[in-house]
Amino acid sequence: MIATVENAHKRLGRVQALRGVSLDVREGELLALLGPNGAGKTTLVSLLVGLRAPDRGAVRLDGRDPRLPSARRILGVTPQATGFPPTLRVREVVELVRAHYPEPLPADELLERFGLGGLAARNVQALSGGQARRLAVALAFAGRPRLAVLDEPTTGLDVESRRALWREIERFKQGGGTVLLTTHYLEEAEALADRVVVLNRGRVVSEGSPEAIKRRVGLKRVRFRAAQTPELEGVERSEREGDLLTLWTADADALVRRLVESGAAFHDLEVRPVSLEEAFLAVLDGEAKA
Ligand SMILES: Nc1ncnc2c1ncn2[C@@H]1O[C@H](COP(=O)(O)OP(=O)(O)OP(=O)(O)O)[C@@H](O)[C@H]1O
Repeated sequence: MIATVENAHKRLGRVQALRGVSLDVREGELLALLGPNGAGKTTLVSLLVGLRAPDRGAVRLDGRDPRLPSARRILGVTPQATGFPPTLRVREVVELVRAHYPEPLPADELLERFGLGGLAARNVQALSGGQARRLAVALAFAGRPRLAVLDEPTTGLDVESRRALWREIERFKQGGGTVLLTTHYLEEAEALADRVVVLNRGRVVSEGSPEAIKRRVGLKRVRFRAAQTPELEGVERSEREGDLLTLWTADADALVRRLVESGAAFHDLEVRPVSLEEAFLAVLDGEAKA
């Protein structure tokens, strides 16, 4: 286990941000931390990277207290809010971070990998939002860390930059690296994660591989076109967009039989498992009703 959190509680001002969270990060995996705004993801990350200590519970990084600078040496971190020293150029920021590590990646290689090759001499204040984000993510990899902690790495990136970053993350993993990432893009977690932990209101509410979470939610998506919405039993949730009707159900076979028996006119029928995003919404929906 490269990092562990055991029954962590953390209060921030008047907010109980974490209420007994336990989590393991296994060597070599990509673990995605998901949850709605305010769920406690950033707070949990701040415990793991030693920025804060839990009020109760234990946090270990490579078996040690992450508040020790020597324990943090295995880490590469992308901050969520990007604040670079304003007078520096891109290459200087990279050099500044590289200087903290015994065997950093060559600066040019790092810049190339993260699509910053042409921007090395640019003042950091003159970067676009997406370029600054790419630089922040690149810095997490500068020291060849064992564990890269990426808090919302692709927020604000265009599709191409996001895919390029996914490739770099995969490459890091293939080289034996471990990744903990938070994201609001469920599609990103589905593409990259070996394991997902869903937080809600300071607690872990679901945990497993994306496949396992989808299976556990146990819903299928049935979609077809119809002018009228037929009354059908066994529908958990439905949505209509023009004549396109989407139904979520635990038993798609039974639902389709009922649809045919109802005599309703429909076409373009499609049945498929839910996406991770749909499963995530179903988990949170279940929580809200509990
Ligand atoms: N410095 C602080 N003082 C008081 N409350 C805070 C502080 N930082 C965070 N909180 C509160 O703690 C809770 C958890 O916040 P946190 O930033 O961990 O959530 P998150 O899951 O990362 O959210 P987001 O997806 O919006 O980034 C929220 O209710 C937030 O308002």
